[in-house]
Amino acid sequence: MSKDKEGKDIVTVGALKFGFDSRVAIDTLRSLYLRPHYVSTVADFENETPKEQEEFHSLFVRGSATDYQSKSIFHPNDNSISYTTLSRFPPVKLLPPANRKRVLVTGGAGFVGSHLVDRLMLLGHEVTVLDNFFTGSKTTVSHWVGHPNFEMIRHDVIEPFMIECDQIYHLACPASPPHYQFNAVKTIKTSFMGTLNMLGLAKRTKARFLITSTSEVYGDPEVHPQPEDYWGHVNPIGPRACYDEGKRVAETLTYGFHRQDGVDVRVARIFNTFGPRMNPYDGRVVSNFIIQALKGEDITVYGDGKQTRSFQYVHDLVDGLIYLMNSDETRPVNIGNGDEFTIQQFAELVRDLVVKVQQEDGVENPRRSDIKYEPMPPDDPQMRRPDTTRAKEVLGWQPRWTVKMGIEEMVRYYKAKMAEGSM
Ligand SMILES: O=c1ccn([C@@H]2O[C@H](COP(=O)(O)OP(=O)(O)O[C@H]3OC[C@@H](O)[C@H](O)[C@H]3O)[C@@H](O)[C@H]2O)c(=O)[nH]1
Repeated sequence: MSKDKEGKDIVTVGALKFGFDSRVAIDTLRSLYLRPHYVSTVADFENETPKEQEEFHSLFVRGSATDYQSKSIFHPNDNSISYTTLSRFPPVKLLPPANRKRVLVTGGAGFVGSHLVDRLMLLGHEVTVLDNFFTGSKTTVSHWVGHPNFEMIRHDVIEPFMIECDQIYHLACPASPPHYQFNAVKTIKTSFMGTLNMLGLAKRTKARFLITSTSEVYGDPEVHPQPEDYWGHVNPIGPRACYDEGKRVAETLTYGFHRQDGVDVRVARIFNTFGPRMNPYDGRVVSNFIIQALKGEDITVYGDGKQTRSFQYVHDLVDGLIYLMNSDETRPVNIGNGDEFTIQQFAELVRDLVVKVQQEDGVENPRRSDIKYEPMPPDDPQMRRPDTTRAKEVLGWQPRWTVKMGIEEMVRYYKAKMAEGSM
């Protein structure tokens, strides 16, 4: 059982706010991301009769913990997987048509997008995911494929897209510094043209439009913590500019459509976020450190480790995005957790928590990683912490998850991925 920052048990996430009920049991969500994607079996499985195979499969689809588990089977002898569809979908809320929204989630197969999709699906809405799968992956939402309320479309938002919908969550854009710098021109095209296309869609359909902007619009900040009315300190020609300036121009476009065309807009500025389904090769600090510690490799701290970041768990972020979408607030709103660490402290914390989880899971003498120092990437912000006064006042939102609780859950997620051989 997880405890929130006040020591109360976390049983559900979400809330009934602004006429929109976003409450979901945390155990239901966990069953979607902590389940293995496939199940390994004995090497001579092929020699069993179809009936024996069916009985074996059925072991994995009964019982509360594995209710919605895939029946796909891993064949270690020839390193292949036989995929099947889910035998049952998790129950979704039955909403009256007037309350059921048609929601478009761009980037819905990404790390944050997939958690938002889980929530909206369980809440009973009709969800369409648009993703080009550059950093997202079909496996993050594959448990919904075939559900009548769900649609997944491979599409790049830099091309126009037409659909009828009531709400658009526009998340599509690589978010990890190594990924967004991999093809800087494509990143800025995604931010500019992708947002232009989705705003055009919102204008035509009169859908409410929420863009996920970023704390990176504040650049290397000279104000600490960062409130929404701080204009930022961004190097417009540096290696991070494709993302920072891309998101800044995306915000400018959003308010342009709002003022000129009356598009109903919401702007979330997301601070560093972590959680299960973060791609293990994402390259951001939380996934890097956990995987290095789990493998017993050295933990790579860039620079002297004195730079700071503040980390929020993904369920808090999804709460914030849903509250913002359904509120009346059209100004930008910071969504982040104020728990600030130096990267050196964070490396030590992750190392300790990985050792703790390993010991709890019966691993004797797990290796304690060393810390090694690597060069600081150019323009890396020296400090970052959100001022979340506005989110508290206008959304009644505050982070509930402690960093420690979130890291432990993420360690268990990566451990499960490693055990099933998919990482
Ligand atoms: O292995 C690593 C990775 C990262 N780091 C450091 O850890 C800090 C955090 O780095 P990350 O790559 O996780 O993320 P950053 O804070 O630089 O950027 C993030 O900001 C907010 C979001 O919008 C984006 O997800 C991302 O751009 C940086 O100071 C980085 O230099 C390490 O010390 N070691």
